[in-house]
Amino acid sequence: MQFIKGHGTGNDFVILPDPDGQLPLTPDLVAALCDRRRGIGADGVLRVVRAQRHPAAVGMAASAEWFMDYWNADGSFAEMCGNGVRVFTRYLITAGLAVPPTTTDAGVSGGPGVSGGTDVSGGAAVGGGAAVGGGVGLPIATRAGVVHAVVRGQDIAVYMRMPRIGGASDAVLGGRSLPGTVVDCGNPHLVCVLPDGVGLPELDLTRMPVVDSVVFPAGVNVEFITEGKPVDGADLHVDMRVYERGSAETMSCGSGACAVAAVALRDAGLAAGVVAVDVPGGRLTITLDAESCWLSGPAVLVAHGEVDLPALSG
Ligand SMILES: N[C@@H](CCC[C@H](N)C(=O)O)C(=O)O
Repeated sequence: MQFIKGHGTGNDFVILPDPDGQLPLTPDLVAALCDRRRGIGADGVLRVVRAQRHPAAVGMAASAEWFMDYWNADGSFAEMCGNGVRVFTRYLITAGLAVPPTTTDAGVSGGPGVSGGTDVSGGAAVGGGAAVGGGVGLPIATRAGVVHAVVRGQDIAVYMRMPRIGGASDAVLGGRSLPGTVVDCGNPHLVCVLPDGVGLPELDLTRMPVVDSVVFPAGVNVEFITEGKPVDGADLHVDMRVYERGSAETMSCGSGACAVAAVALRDAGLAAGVVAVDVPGGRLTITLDAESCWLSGPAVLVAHGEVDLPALSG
């Protein structure tokens, strides 16, 4: 079985090209592939399959040729993976399977967030204000709907679903209760701003924080962040660590960074802005206004090869 390995700010994926949807992918096989000692090692698997050929995506086939069939490292599905979409797009480009527009193409130039600037006037041209993107950019089907990707220099930017801020809920970590905000990005998030005196490096994320299972019946990704501060080149800067549902602590989470940006802007009293989110694996830039959410950052392919399936399961 052919595979490619890639990452976006250290959030790493095994990519499995399967255009016709013929791979017998199972939770056990995904977990074995993602095993960092006995397998290839990754936070998740991205199966590359034509939307037409996958039951979960056939309804989106008129809008998107390709479906990102995302699985967490433990073999569970997730609705959305922002870094996954960016790495998936990098693969499609490299394999010659798609040609997404660059930010210098008509209609995308100066698009919100992609430039990292504050010009959001391209919003209508790029996204049209729809919840999940509106037509310019390479459409990618996900379990949370169709999103759109564009190339910006070395980076890939995705027009994501709008983060929806919900109520309050706590995460308990090492016996300490940390207040957080529920955010829906297609997948569930809980964003906790650390109180004064608690530093990100001291958090023990070797275990899942305890969360309210009534609020999160299907589990949740928990982001811990510093308070947003103004910074050169963006309206706000935050540092973030994340414990992901199905993958444990990862170096980065794109949908999590969008959730974080929404909370940081709200807490700063800003209706819109550019938020630089530093994760252990690098920097993601999120540009958010009332109608659009762009996630931008590097996406890199680092290896390719053949998986020996009998050895993997042996
Ligand atoms: N790292 C991803 C999110 C992957 C899915 C998540 N673990 C979940 O179960 O919702 C990202 O970049 O968004």
